[in-house]
Amino acid sequence: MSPAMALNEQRSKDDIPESQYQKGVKHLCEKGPLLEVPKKYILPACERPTKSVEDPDVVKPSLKLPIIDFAELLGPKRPQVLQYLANACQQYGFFQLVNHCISDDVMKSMTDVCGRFFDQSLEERAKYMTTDMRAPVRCGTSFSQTKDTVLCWRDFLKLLCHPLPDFLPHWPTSPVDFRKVVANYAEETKHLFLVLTEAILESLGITESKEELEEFGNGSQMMMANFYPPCPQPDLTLGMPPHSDYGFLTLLLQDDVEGLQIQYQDKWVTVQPIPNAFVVNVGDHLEIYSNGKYKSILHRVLVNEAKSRLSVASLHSLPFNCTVRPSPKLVGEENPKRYMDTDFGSFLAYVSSREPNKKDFLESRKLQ
Ligand SMILES: O=C(O)CCC(=O)C(=O)O
Ligand SMILES: [Fe+2]
Repeated sequence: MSPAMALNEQRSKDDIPESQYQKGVKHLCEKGPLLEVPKKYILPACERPTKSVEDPDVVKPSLKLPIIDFAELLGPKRPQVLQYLANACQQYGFFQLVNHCISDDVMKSMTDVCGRFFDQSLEERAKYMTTDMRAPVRCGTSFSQTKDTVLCWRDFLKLLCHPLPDFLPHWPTSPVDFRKVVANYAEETKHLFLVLTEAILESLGITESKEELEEFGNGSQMMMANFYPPCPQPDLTLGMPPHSDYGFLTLLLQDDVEGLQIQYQDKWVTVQPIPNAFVVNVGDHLEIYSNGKYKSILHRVLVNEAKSRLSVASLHSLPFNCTVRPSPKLVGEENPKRYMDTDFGSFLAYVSSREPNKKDFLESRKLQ
């Protein structure tokens, strides 16, 4: 038996102490070659990503998401693009955004600096490890670190971003260019979110007043950098379990390694990365705000044997102290209110009482 196999045999018995798992999956992989996925990451058979071909849920190969051309949205073709945007949010809950105003350089610097953050030693990353969900900076692992019975093959860095000057002093100082690059990226994505939100409201037939749009401007922004190391048995585990995003809109930047899958017509389909495009998805707040017209869709992340993968989700919500409800402009006799009013407090109470897995929170807000 080779030394590596001997090591793995020993490690696969899962004598890995609990405290090691909490340091993250990257750390686990660096401690020695893992030829098998430790038991702690193995999903029950029915939740694993690959299923037999007889299974009706069998994965469709890949899906071409609707592509929204941002430049066209701002030009004379706006009415047609708004129609296309409405279809995308209704039928897929997801679209790819190309020709947006954020330069390739800014996008590249962002994935690059986040990659370098995860490349650092455990000691450096451990400075930000906490299980406090409200911390302005949090390095962690899995999905819901303290609650997951089966862990996910993912490490993350979560940063609160808005209002920026308040949070900046909490952000990592290493790599040295981290704060500068991420602050610039956060500002540019916030601006893009606002222009996109205006278009989304218009596509719903709502022309918001200046004050209402300002509310979105004052809303929260959170950045989630996800790192998925290569995995020796990717069929047994997931990078992220099926979930929908809490919030209004998510702007996702991913590297060129595929992994994101969305649920489409009851099947899991893979989203093909397009260089420098954003994958944009409807969050729970927008589903509620649109009174169910636009859909917050379940998505999950596969890992693979050969390559690590990096993604950065910029999650935009209304201000935390604000009540989210179906827009009164969309509710009437013909279209009764389908969701109860909800606030951030009720969301937090919900996630601390149950596993925030699947679309449960949104289901719990439905009125019928
Ligand atoms: O890594 C991805 O592609 C998706 C990440 C995601 O769903 C999230 O951060 O909420
Ligand atoms: Fe997500």
